Amino acid sequence: MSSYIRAIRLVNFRNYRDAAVSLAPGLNVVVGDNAQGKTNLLESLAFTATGSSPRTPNDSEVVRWGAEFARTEMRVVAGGRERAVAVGYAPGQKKRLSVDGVRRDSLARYAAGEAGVRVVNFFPDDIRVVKGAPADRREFLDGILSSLRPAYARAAADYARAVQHRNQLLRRIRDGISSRRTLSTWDRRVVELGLQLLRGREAAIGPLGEMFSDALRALYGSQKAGMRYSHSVTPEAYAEALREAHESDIERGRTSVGPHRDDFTLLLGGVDLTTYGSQGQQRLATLALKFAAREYVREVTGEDPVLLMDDVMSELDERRREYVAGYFMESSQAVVTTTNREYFSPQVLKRARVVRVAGGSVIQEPDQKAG
Ligand SMILES: Nc1ncnc2c1ncn2[C@@H]1O[C@H](COP(=O)(O)OP(=O)(O)OP(=O)(O)O)[C@@H](O)[C@H]1O
Repeated sequence: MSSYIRAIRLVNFRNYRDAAVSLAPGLNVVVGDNAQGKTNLLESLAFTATGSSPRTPNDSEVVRWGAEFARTEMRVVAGGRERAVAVGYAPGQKKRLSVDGVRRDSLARYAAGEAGVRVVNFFPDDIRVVKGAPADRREFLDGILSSLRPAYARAAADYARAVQHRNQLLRRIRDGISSRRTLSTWDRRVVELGLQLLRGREAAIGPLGEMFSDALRALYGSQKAGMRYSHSVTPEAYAEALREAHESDIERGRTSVGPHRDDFTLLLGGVDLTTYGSQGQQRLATLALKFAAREYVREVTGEDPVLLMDDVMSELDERRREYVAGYFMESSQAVVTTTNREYFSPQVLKRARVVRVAGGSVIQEPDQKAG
C-alpha cells in the first residue's frame, strides 16, 4: 500500500493555535463555512510533506498572527512503518526539518520524498497554470520534477541564479563597467544547467501529455487533448544561440534564450486552451493536469501521492462530482475541502472520514464505515 498521512498537529500555523487532525487512507472530507481554516489545513499538510507552502514563498505568512513561530508535526505511514516528521519555522531563523527526530539539512532532498509521502495539490487559483503566463506553466512542470528528483530542484535553483548573474553582467557590459571577458564562462555555466532542465522537461512532457489527455477525456468528453512543449531554443542549438544573442542580450540586459523562456501549450480538439478555452474548460483542464501529475508521480515512484484538493467540487456539475468522488475514493489518500457536504453522496460520506473545521478548531466526526 502507498504511503499516507495518519495525523497532523498544527501549532501556531495560520489561524490554528494548537489543533490535531487524524486522517484515514482513502477519502477525507474537510467541511466548514468560509474562512474557518479549511485551506489552511490543506496547506499545512503540503507544508509538512514538502517543507514549503504551496501558497506562498514567504514562510512568515504561515506563522499565526502575533505568534513567534509555527510548527507542524505529522505522522506518516510509509513502507508499512510509521515515521514522525516535523517542520518548524521562526521568522529570521533557518527552517527546521526533521524525520524521526533527526534534523534534515537539505530542503531539496526533504521536498523530494524524505518525509515519506509526496503530495499533489489543487487550489482554485491553480487555474493560472492553464490560463496564466508561461512562468506559471514552467513552475507547474518544475514542481513535479523537483518533487521527484532533488538534483533537478538544485539544477533549477542554480540555473535561475546563473541567469541572474549573466543578466547582471550583461547590464554591466552595456554600462561600460565590465568587460566581455567572463561572458563566455557564464554562457557555459548557463548552458550546462539549462540542459539539465531541458532534458528533464522533455522526458516528462510525453507521458504527462498522455496522462493529461486521458484525464481530460474522463472529465470533459471525447475530444482529444494534448500537451506540446515550446522551446525558445532546442538543446542542440542552445550554446550557439546563446553566443549569437550576445549583442541583443547586452542591449536588453537579459538572457533571451533558454528554459526560463520556454512554455508548453495545452490543446483540446486542436485548440489552444490558454487563449481560446472557456472558463469551464480551463477549470477542468487544471484538474486534469493535477490528475496527470498524480499519475506521473505514481508511474515514476511506484507510489500514489496524496491528493490535497481545495474546494474542487463547487465548480463541477453533478455527473462530474460523482466521477471525481469515485476517483478520490480509489486513490490511496485524498483530502478534499468543501463548504457543502452535500456535494458528496451519503454513500460516499459513509466511506469517508469527515473532519469539521470552525474558527481554527477541528471536530472529528466518528467514522460511519464498519470496522
Ligand atoms: N498567519 C495567519 N494568522 C492567523 N490567521 C490567518 C493567517 N493567515 C490567514 N489567516 C486567516 O485564516 C482564516 C481561514 O482561512 P482559510 O483560507 O483556511 O479559509 P477557508 O476555510 O478555506 O475558507 P473559504 O471557504 O472561504 O476558502 C482567514 O480568515 C484568514 O484571514
